[in-house]
Amino acid sequence: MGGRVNEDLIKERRKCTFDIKELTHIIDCGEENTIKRKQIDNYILNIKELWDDVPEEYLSHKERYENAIKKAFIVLKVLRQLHTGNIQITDHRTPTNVYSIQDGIFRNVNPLLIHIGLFWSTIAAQASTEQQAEWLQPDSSMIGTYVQTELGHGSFIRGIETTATYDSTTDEFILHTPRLSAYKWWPGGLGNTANACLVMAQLYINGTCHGLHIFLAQIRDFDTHKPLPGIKVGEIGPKMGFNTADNGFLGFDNHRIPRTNMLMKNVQVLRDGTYVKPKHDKLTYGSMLLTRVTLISDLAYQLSKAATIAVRYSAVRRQSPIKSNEPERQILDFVSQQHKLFITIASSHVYRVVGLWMWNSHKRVTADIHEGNMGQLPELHALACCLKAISSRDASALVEQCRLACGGHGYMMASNLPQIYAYTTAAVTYEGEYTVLLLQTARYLVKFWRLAAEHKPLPQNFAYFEDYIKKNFEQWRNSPEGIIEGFKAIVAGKTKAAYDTLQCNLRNGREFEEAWNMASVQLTNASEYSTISRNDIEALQSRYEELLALIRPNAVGLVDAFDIRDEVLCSTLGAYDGRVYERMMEEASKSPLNEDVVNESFHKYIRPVTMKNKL
Ligand SMILES: CCCCCCCC/C=C\CCCCCCCCCCCC(=O)SCCNC(=O)CCNC(=O)[C@H](O)C(C)(C)COP(=O)(O)OP(=O)(O)OC[C@H]1O[C@@H](n2cnc3c(N)ncnc32)[C@H](O)[C@@H]1OP(=O)(O)O
Ligand SMILES: Cc1cc2nc3c(=O)[nH]c(=O)nc-3n(C[C@H](O)[C@H](O)[C@H](O)COP(=O)(O)OP(=O)(O)OC[C@H]3O[C@@H](n4cnc5c(N)ncnc54)[C@H](O)[C@@H]3O)c2cc1C
Repeated sequence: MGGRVNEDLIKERRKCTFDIKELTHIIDCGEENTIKRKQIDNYILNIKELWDDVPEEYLSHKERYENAIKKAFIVLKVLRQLHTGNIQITDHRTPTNVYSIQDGIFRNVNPLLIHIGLFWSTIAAQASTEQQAEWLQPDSSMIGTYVQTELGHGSFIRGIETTATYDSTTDEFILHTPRLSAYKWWPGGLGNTANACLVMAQLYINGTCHGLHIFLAQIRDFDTHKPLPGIKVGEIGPKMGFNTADNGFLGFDNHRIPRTNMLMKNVQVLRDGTYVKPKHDKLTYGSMLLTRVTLISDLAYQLSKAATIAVRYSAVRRQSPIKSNEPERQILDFVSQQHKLFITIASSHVYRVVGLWMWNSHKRVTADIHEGNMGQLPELHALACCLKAISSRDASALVEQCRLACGGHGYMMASNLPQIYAYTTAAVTYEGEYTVLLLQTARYLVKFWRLAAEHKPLPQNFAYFEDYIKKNFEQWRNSPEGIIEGFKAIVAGKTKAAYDTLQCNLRNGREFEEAWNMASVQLTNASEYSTISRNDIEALQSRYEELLALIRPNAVGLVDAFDIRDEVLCSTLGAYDGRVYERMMEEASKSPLNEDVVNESFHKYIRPVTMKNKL
């Protein structure tokens, strides 16, 4: 859409006091990466077949999927060309930026998300060298998914009921779904798209259960795409979001696969049925760990999208004067509005930085694991659980705050804020539900508190537990170091309270698991344990208001620095040119309800009632 940039946005951009490009380069981890990202954006977003004539929302459930799958295979082709170097625009090593622009292409979810994000990466991490050589061919016919959750079990994965029983006479595993609750339920791309899957099942050899293992199973014929004999597969129906992801169900009726289809990098079943144990029994859960780490950065990106939309809109939108004799003000001038939005910008940066740090930590710990050193795995798992839980919860709350900050127009699908919310809130549940993951972190903290309480040696990372016990915490200081000290005091105090409750429940004769359950609210909720005083809080509050005023002139610059293209933002409210009302009118004109001047339902239903006595 052509036309002039909104005057208020022009003024906002003139006011900006920092170099926007410099911040963009910081966000991209260097100017070189910015250049590469833009090259890929340009290449992919210029593929005409990826763009819709009719907005996605007006399509039926079936049409949405078919439209998404058409685009998914165009994008997959490009990814493969990038991978093999046939498109010479970059030496790009991760699909992250291709991944992020897909939000614009699909306005929803790529049905191949799990194929690319989890199927490939799990094979790469958990299959033996020979298996990888066979399965990770660039021209492979397999379209896969990650099949773990069942109708009856999601969080408690040890309760998974699907079995894989070794038959040494034929050198095969028999995959079986013993009852309805054991049906796989949820995997993305399973409903219609996938012809293969990685399935999590209980391994049985000679009547002994060895726990959960991952198996590669073909489920549809590569040529006809019909389900193989012994496979019952389908799609689970409409959801709050993720409606192009064809999440599916799957049941096995004694479906046989070769023994060599168990992922065998860390654990093996030999021809004679000998079971060779892994070095750590949670290595099978590695894909969940990796996805939790990846999600932190993805959620930071979703926050940057919501902030861009809401801040630009707030600079364009004028509503109410502040003094009654003045013209109406940009809503961005209201301090309460700044509070709603600037926190979203800040949170995006926080989770981006933490996400990157976690990504590098994951790389380091994985390299150690390859060398046989598992020492850092528990800490990484505890951190990934906590950060995935809070980043998803914060992101969905803040995206919703941005939507509300756009008033009624934020409720329009054309603002794209409802879709961003539906996407982020799903992350609170999938890949480890919020409370369940926080309890994993609590379990880790309580272990170290017990050492502290028993005056046993603590690792350096937990020295502050001892400081807390010895009351060595300094008075609150209003500085970054002081804030970190404050957080340490909160963690120590909260862990102590939960631990004390746990001990009290145990003294009262409860068994550990029951005592744990009774303490679980304390284990997940933060309490105010700190040396902060009432005066400190007042000082912090006024400093916060000063900071909002300092950020105000740079608000539009800050979101421009996220450098998200209009085609990716997909928002009438957040486009770079700020032509909000023109875009809203243009989008409304696409509604099928505007196709006829008089809708036929008038003649069928309305007129017979309203004109009844007048005909
Ligand atoms: C255009 C381009 C297209 C696409 C490009 C794509 C590129 C990708 C880029 C970005 C992708 C990002 C976005 C991805 C979006 C993903 C979309 C949706 C995906 C959804 C997929 C799923 O949901 S899969 C299913 C996930 N399910 C879960 O997470 C289940 C949660 N439950 C658990 O994990 C576990 O049961 C539990 C952790 C809660 C408990 O396990 P369990 O009961 O077995 O253990 P215990 O509590 O007894 O603990 C025992 C012991 O083990 C430790 N432990 C547990 N888990 C782990 C682990 N993972 N690693 C290490 N250690 C672990 C635990 O702490 C205990 O330790 P102790 O020492 O004994 O205390
Ligand atoms: C959009 C989407 C995509 C998904 N994609 C996939 C996929 O590709 N592959 C796949 O395998 N799965 C997938 N899933 C499934 C997902 O991983 C599970 O939904 C998730 O792990 C939560 O499990 P659940 O649904 O069984 O919830 P439940 O475990 O039944 O949780 C329900 C409630 O019980 C509480 N609860 C459960 N256990 C405890 C406990 N021990 N202590 C305290 N409270 C507890 C929870 O906090 C929650 O409040 C997807 C889900 C969604 C929503």
